[in-house]
Amino acid sequence: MKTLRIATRKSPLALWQSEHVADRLRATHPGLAVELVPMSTRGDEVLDRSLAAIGGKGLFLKELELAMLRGDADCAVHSLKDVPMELEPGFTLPAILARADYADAFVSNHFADIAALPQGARVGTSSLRRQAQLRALRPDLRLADLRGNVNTRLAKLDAGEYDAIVLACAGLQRLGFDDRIRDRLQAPQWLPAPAQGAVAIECRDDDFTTRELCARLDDAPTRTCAEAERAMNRALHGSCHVPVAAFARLENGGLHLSGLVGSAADGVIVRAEGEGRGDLPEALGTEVAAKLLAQGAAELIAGSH
Ligand SMILES: NCc1[nH]cc(CCC(=O)O)c1CC(=O)O
Repeated sequence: MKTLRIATRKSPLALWQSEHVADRLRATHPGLAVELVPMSTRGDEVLDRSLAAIGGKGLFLKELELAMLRGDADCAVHSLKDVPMELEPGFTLPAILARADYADAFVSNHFADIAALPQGARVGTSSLRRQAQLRALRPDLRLADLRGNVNTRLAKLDAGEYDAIVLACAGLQRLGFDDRIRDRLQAPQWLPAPAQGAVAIECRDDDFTTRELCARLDDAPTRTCAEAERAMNRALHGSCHVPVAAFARLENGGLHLSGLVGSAADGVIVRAEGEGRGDLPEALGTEVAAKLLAQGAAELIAGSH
């Protein structure tokens, strides 16, 4: 292979992640040329309607997958939490990179944490998962939609549109905004999106050259945890625009998974946990999903659409 071409979205975070993968590939395979192919996706262009209304988060992948099918790119780099639970047939994830900070961040110019927010404070987030957890802690808050890339969201906070916003720590850290993190919202009390903080490479199933080159960047513990979290999410519904949160960790060879499903409308939350074998992450994900379903998770998810 002369040059490995990485299809990427054009947001600052997507470009950072793709540059990071390119650097890692160059370091791992001396002599390999790697270049980015930045592309617009429908998910980036349509900002006036909700993601769910225009077909869900898979929209961010579609154009990149078409580029790989046309032969204009060899692979694509994604935040794994934005990758649908069922990959498009014909595609695979040859590498899931070591997870960065998994936690959500509380970001505010005036308040130190959620508890410090005044009665009725305005908090920006379009994530149903974040809204449900905020409602559960503070039913008095006024939750407001907040879309756009990380830089846009920070600009809206600074313009005074919100008292606080919630973002992923990983995205803030990658873009050099560590100092904006006022509080890390940590497990097991506050749970992230399944696979939050992990970057994945996608390529065609039948492209063995690319699969082999990328597989060297795979981090087995991160893949195990992400598989448990994603299996839980898959067993619950299949989409990613629902109030579902999950966090897995490996401890002494065992795998631990915490999950929750909530309602953004009224802050009702059900939680479940499980312990399983590190070599059977999907079984653990399915088991924790079954515990959530037994507590009414399906009704909460159905009520969120
Ligand atoms: N939904 C957008 C998105 N996808 C991945 C990240 C952050 C990086 C990561 O979680 O890996 C973000 C921004 C955010 O949620 O604040």
